[in-house]
Amino acid sequence: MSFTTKILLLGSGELGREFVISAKRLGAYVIACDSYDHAPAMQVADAREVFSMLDGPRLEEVIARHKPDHVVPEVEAIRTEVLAKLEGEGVHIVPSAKAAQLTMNRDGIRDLAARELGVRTSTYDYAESFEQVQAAADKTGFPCVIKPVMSSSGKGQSTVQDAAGLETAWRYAVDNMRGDRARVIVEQFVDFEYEITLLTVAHKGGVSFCLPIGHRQERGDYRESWQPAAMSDAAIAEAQAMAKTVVEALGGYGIFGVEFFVARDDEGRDEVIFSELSPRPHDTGMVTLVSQNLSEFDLHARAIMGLPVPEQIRARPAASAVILADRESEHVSYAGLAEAMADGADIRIFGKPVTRPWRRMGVALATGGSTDEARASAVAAAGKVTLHYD
Ligand SMILES: Nc1ncnc2c1ncn2[C@@H]1O[C@H](COP(=O)(O)OP(=O)(O)OP(=O)(O)O)[C@@H](O)[C@H]1O
Ligand SMILES: NCC(=O)N[C@@H]1O[C@H](COP(=O)([O-])[O-])[C@@H](O)[C@H]1O
Ligand SMILES: [Mg+2]
Repeated sequence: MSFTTKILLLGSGELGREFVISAKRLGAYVIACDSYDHAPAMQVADAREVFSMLDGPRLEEVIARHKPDHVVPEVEAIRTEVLAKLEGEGVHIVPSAKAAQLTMNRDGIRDLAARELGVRTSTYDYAESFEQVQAAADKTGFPCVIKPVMSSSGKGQSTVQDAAGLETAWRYAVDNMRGDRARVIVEQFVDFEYEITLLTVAHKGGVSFCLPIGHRQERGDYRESWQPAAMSDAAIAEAQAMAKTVVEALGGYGIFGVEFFVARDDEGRDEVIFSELSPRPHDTGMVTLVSQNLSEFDLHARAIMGLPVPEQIRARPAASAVILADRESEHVSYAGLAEAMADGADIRIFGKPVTRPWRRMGVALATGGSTDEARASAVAAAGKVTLHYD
């Protein structure tokens, strides 16, 4: 066998799949892991392993058996204590075991940013019982947002308008959390003007930034994203400085999706508020598949492999819009691809073997003369793809 490097990917969803394609273009051998078989990244990888990455001994055994040059986390359901131990024994964890550990749970990254690094965030507190939820909401006021500390893509998240809604939100968070720790974050609701993802690449030559990506979320999950997001130079500079501070504190090389809210203060000035970050490609960053000459997946692969990353990463106006399932099924097929592509948009179907209500099954990508044009085009294309369940 001949390859440039060996990568073990922990998580094999749509983001992992594009990463595998980028890494394989650079000659990597990739083993894709996830808790279910035929996951999107497994379909394009050299080898696969199906097991729960929350199972510490299993995770350790798989890493020991494959002896990868790089272990690349892709999801937020990994026993990260194992990664920390293995890093101590010389295994390269991307971007670093500290980053994987602190971002696996919301409390780790939030405390690092707000308490240790002094980065501006919304007011928040944690709770492990309904009584603690009430105490935390006294601190944040209403509306507030309640989320399990271990979850992603909006799972278990709800916005609470008044004290009467707290118990339902607490139960919903506990019932929909990942992992085994009943702990939630209660956050002040930020009445933002817009929100962005700032893709930040830490690499051998320093730190580079992509142009900000705007996005629209529903039920805590992304529906549309576009790049470049209209944002003042001052707000971009502030977001970049905050991103650099947090990313450097986490350490290691790779791409980070740093999420910010931009609100207006009482004097009408932009106020940039750090929300959270992923130490890996970000779902809203799928737009870079068509906006940038190097996508977020290419940049991640380059940074990990110690290859050059440009200082300036340009982008043409582009947008993405998601294609979601609406029910449970093990037999899904797709129609309307030709219609969706007729006006120049592109479609990615992830090939997930099973559907669930709201599960992301594909994405439409489009460019345009402006981001508004690209958004309209991506949304129209996504709407033409239909899922058939039988
Ligand atoms: N405090 C808040 N105030 C206002 N809106 C919020 C707040 N927290 C979250 N949201 C909204 O919910 C979305 C999802 O929240 P968040 O990013 O914390 O969840 P997530 O489950 O980690 O999502 P993902 O994994 O997709 O990034 C945000 O992008 C934002 O639109
Ligand atoms: N916001 C995080 C995110 O978008 N993660 C992406 O979704 C996959 C899980 O999808 P699934 O829940 O449909 O299996 C993950 O594997 C990753 O690619
Ligand atoms: Mg988020």
